[in-house]
Amino acid sequence: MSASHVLASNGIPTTHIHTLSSPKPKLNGHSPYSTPALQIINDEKQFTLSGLSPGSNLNDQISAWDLRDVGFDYNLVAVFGSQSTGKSTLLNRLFGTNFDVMDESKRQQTTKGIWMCRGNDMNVLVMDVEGTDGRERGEDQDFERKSALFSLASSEVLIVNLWEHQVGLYQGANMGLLKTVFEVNLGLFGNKSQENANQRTLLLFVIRDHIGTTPLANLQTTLTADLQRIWDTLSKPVELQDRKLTDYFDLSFTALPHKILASERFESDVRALRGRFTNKSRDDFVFKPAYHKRIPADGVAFYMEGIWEQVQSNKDLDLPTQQELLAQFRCDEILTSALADDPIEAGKVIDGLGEMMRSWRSQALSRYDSEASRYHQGVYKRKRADLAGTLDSTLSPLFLGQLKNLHKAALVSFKAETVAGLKVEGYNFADVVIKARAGAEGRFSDGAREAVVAEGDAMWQWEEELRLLQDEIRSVADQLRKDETKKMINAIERSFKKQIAEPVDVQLSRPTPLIWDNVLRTYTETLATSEDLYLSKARSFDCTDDENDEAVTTLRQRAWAALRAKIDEQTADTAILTKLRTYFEERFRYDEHGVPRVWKPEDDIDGTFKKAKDATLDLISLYAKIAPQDPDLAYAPPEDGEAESDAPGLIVFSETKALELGARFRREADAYYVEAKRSTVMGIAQIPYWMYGVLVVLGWNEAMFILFNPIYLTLLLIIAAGAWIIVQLNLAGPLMHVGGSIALEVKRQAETRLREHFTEPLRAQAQAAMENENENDDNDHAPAPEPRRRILEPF
Ligand SMILES: Nc1nc2c(ncn2[C@@H]2O[C@H](COP(=O)(O)OP(=O)(O)OP(=O)(O)O)[C@@H](O)[C@H]2O)c(=O)[nH]1
Repeated sequence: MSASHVLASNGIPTTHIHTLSSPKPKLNGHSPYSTPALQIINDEKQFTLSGLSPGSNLNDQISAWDLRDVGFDYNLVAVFGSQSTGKSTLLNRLFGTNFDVMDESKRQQTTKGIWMCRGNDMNVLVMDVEGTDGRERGEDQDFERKSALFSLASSEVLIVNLWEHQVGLYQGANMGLLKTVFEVNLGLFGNKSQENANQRTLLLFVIRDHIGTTPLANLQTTLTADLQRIWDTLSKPVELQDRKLTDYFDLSFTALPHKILASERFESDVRALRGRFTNKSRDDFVFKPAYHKRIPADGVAFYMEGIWEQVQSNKDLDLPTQQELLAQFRCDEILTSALADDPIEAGKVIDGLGEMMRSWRSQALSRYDSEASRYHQGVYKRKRADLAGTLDSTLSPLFLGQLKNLHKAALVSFKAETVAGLKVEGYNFADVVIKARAGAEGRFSDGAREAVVAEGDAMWQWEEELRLLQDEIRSVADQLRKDETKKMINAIERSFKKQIAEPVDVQLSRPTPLIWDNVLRTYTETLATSEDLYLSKARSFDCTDDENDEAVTTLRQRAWAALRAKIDEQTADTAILTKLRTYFEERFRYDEHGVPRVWKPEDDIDGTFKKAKDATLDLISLYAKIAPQDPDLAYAPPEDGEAESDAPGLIVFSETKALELGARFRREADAYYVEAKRSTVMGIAQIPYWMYGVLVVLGWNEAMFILFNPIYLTLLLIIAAGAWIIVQLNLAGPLMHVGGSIALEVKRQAETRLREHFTEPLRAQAQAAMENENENDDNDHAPAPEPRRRILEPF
């Protein structure tokens, strides 16, 4: 194939060399060269729809290709790839087209602009696109971006042609270009209408000169990952943020061996690939209905011209974005590496984060400036603002994270400082809190101010966070104050208990009519001191009046509860019975001088007993209710709030309890009574003197009998003589002593026997009488005279 672009004097290529040799294209021919190629976009970036000679514009050419009336029954395929990668060669083989192929010996760019040809014997419009990184165009990448975008937007299948060794290279594999193209494509044509919702484009990657050492699957993985990464980093329009690569593109991969080194396999593989374009019944047939643009064939020319206009007028493509991409790419890299170890997530405050972020930002921007400022000023500025926005939105989460961590740290340090301050002897709560608060808020503000990247921007505000912190500090301080107040009240309560314990004990065990006056006086005085103590301490706590009122009320309630506990302890059953017994004993068993009484029969046991018992029973009602005699001391227990005389808080024990105590006491008192009575019986139990007279009278006969009986008389005389001798020998003393002892012992034994015999029935009887009396609750305890009679009876 020879060089084919013959330029007219106006610089527009007039026709293809083959059309020169065959002016009227052969419409349905089967020869590979039967359909001439048309340059639809020349290298001056003009679309060849109008203003060209008849037969040389796309509209006419479509008619000439016999496609005008096919409606939707046609397909559009384009190729994309670096220059001289065998694109034209591939297309010619796949579609039987006759695009120019580079002359091997010259090695120069052949395809300029965009050419279109009808596939041989198939309703396929094939576009051969000028290779990217066009050497001939030098640094101007404008055309390659536009042509790539144009092919992507207009064709159903885009063949991405690349050498195997280009796979994995960012620039080499045109990834940067693809990114720009994707981005602009999304911006221009991405918003699909309802009916086009499922429409996609197939990207068919053809990997050329595939040696086979790296399996196609691996190459495919690499390419897919690259594309995915490109897609993820696209700056998408807001409404398309969540669109995925697969919403727009299907990916397909194939590889071809070296054309010259493995020419046979190359040819057969290409033939096989061709089958995917021609054989509709194949599963991998590439022209799926979803890819079709739904433009009738007769409108294709206008449609494509429209697309080209949109592409041409698009400002985003004007900028040589490679530099910008590089800048952004670098920014991303810098950011990613800076954020790699996720410093903010760790919940730690990063020292100097603001400084770091400011330098990342200015580095990224200045890199961009240095590389992109040479270009179109408007675009340069717009893109710069975009970049700044991207940088800010990347840095902003770091800033917010830093704020959160500063907040947390400040709160922790506030708590720690306050708690430590409260452990110092003689602390002043308000001072401790104020100092800790100032420290914490100061540290937060300093840290936050440091982290600000751009002063004055709403994105870098931290005052709101400070307010949140202040609120939290306030509530923590409140809680601490409440805890401290509670502790203080507990301490005061403890000391109150200690202070009242002894005086109240003493007062309660000395029953006088003024007992409650004394107890309440002790109570109110101690309570007043405690309240003063609280209020003087609370001053440093900055408590509100309400809180103080509440605390004092609590204190009063606890104090009253403490007093009641003390009173209850002292008036518990055994305690109160002991008190009653003592009181009774003092009156019954001791006289008014405190000397123990020894009852004599003539003593008024009954009267004394009654008096002492009544006085003691009166005590029960005295103890039953806290009722001072002095009305000034009348106390209203805090729970009730009203000074009601019958307030339950003042009742020590109930009426039923009082009755029960009375009964139990009476039983004890009766036992004392019985004991007293018994002691008089012991006094009576001496033998009266007249008994001796009775003895003489009754024993007279027996005495006479002894005197007049010689034996008894002799015995008597012997005893008398013996006695006389004893007296003479002065042995009377010892003998008398021995005899006295014996007599005494005998007497004692006899007495014991007698007492046992006579007093047992008496005791049983007294017991019975006593029980009987308790049942009747008879206060007039009249002792029966019977025991005395019975004691006398045996005598
Ligand atoms: N190694 C190798 N060379 C090829 C292959 N296909 C074509 N060539 C040669 O590569 C050169 C360029 O072929 P073209 O088909 O003109 O390449 P192109 O990509 O269309 O070139 P431009 O249109 O100028 O961008 C020609 O000499 C072809 O013979 C291939 O698969 N492998």
